[in-house]
Amino acid sequence: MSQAASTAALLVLEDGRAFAGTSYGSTGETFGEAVFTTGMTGYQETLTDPSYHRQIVTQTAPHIGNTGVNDEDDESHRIWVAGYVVRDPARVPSNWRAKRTLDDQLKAQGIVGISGIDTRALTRHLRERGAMRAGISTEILDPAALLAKVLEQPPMVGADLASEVTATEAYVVPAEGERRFTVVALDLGIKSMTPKRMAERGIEVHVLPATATLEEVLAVNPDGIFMSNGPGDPETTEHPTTLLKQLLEQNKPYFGICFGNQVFGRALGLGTFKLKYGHRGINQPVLDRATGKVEITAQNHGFAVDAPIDETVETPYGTAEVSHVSLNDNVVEGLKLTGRDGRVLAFSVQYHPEAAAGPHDSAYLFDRFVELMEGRS
Ligand SMILES: NC(=O)CC[C@H](N)C(=O)O
Repeated sequence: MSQAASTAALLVLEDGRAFAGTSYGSTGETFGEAVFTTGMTGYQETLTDPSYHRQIVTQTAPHIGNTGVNDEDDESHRIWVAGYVVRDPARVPSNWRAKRTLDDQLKAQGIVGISGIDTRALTRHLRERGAMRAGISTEILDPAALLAKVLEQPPMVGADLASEVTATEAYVVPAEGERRFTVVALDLGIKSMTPKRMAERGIEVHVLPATATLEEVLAVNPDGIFMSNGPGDPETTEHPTTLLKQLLEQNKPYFGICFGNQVFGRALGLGTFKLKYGHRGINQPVLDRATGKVEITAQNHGFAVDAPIDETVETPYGTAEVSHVSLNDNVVEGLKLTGRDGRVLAFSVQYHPEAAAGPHDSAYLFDRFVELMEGRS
């Protein structure tokens, strides 16, 4: 593999902090919210997770690209990150499944990145100052000039992005083996592992665009409703929230992941807020408050539900409570709704039971969804 001549690149944060490095992936310029993820593995899944749309992602793991890119692990049909920051890209990838290098994949999809910068210093800066707007350029190498452009970019707060990543046409992921249940999954930025984990349990998954109407959802005659992960500020999710309220009113069992947890919170009348620098990685500890068990989870969120941890909340659909909390910072990591008939009707988690790469401690939640539908069919 020939070593291309290195091109200079510059990363500038909205508070003026600048890092000079080397171009990685495409040349050009890009803007987004600078965030960091601590996953030591799974970069291919990270890059193709639609929840990272409009974010410049820094990998804290220093060596990225070691296993190249394969044809199996993408979480969607393209790379979504707005930009990519890596300390030391692999020069020679090695894996039996690898089809191409990560550098080539980034180039093929026009993703602008930067390498050779001190990602520890960048991460510590983001932890202290919070996630913020940023830009990467191989064209503007003057920090003040690039900063001026960064300051013109829209912030993540108030960003309504689900419509930019959702499927435009409905599609069906068939159940593996015998079909036991039919679920409507509202695609707010769904990752391909999610319908797969449901299909493995005998669920036929009808993935519908984020704009699907109540009539379109009910036309599928679903046993349960699912809402996915996705990018942007949960306060902008007017349509999914209204839709979920209508479905809860009809006693439809519900399971939500990440953005789907935030939409659920909003449907229950709770607020959401932006975390300082979010949770992104694959070793985040979460307490299941019902069992006292600790799960190691994969996470990727910048916002959280604002709910009283030790109190229940009365809602028009029943009684809601916080089911899971983060052991790092007490952030709400799960919600549960007991319906008016005294049985669980709906639940959601802020983290990723479908995680790949990542720990599988919380895969039981898909079984819990099956049990919920069994109990109500
Ligand atoms: N992965 C997700 O669904 C993220 C949800 C939301 N965009 C957040 O950052 O909190």
